[in-house]
Amino acid sequence: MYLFKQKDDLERLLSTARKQGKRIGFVPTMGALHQGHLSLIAAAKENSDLVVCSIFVNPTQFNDPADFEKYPITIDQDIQLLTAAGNDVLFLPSVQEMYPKGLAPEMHYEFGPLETVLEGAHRPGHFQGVGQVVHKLLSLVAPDKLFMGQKDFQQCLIINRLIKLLDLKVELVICPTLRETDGLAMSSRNLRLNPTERQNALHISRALNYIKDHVHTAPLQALSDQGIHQLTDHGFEVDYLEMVSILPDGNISFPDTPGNDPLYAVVAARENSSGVRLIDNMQVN
Ligand SMILES: Nc1ncnc2c1ncn2[C@@H]1O[C@H](COP(=O)(O)OP(=O)(O)OP(=O)(O)O)[C@@H](O)[C@H]1O
Ligand SMILES: CC(C)(CO)[C@@H](O)C(=O)[O-]
Ligand code: BAL
Repeated sequence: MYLFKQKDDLERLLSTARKQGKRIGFVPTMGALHQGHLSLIAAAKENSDLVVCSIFVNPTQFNDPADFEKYPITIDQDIQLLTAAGNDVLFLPSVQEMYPKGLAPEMHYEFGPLETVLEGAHRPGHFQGVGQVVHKLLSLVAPDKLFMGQKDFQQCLIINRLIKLLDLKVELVICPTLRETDGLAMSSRNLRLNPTERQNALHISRALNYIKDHVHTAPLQALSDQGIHQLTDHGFEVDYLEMVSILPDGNISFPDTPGNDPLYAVVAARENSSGVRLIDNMQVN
């Protein structure tokens, strides 16, 4: 596996690969890799000739400084996992390499109402930060396909919109959420949970499964209220637990009743004893 820390070195290799007609697949991450990330690498390998993974804990998307400071970093293990998974190129830039002009926004992205609901409402500025870094990464890698996880439900919609705003040719491939055997969505932040907190975190996917089991027999509002109660009863602070659909224009709607469109329960909750904020979502109809 090639490991590049400088944009120039990465660009040189990619330019040669493109001249050879290779299709480039790209998997951006923040590291502390788990099987969920590796499933994206596997999907990229199946659908591309050259797979690039980036690991960069992007400071501009963290609204909570403590979350940034405590973000897990396991770079040696990440390199081993990527090598074993047959990843071709790892891009591991510094903050200076990604933001040579400093962290102040260079531009504002017009994401519209998508930016002000759910994650956007609870993490102000988060999606502008995601937009900044993904814009830079896509300009650099210029992949044919971009692989991202459904676990970050709203992020997928934001990136879809970013691709349209910038009129990029890249195809966004959304991959399913990988879960631990007991149902907990794999997440780098799970590493910050001790065994008791890790066990408690299971209540997130339980609440989503409860909603899925009752979606045709109870009003949606009652189900989200029940899900919120289940979580607060187990020591969570719930930022949101909502039932949503995706509108044809890529925005999010909040239906009162299940219709024909896919309906998703989306949740963000802080496990209070650890202070770790986790997100998850599940199609419930
Ligand atoms: N359980 C999972 N299954 C599939 N893809 C995932 C999973 N978790 C994360 N991803 C995807 O991996 C990519 C990189 O995400 P990231 O590095 O932030 O990992 P993460 O586990 O989501 O970390 P955290 O949620 O703690 O920030 C994103 O596209 C994300 O949606
Ligand atoms: C897309 C991303 C790599 C941008 O920093 C990050 O938000 C993530 O890991 O989901
Ligand atoms: N996986 C989304 C990145 C973040 O939480 O900042």
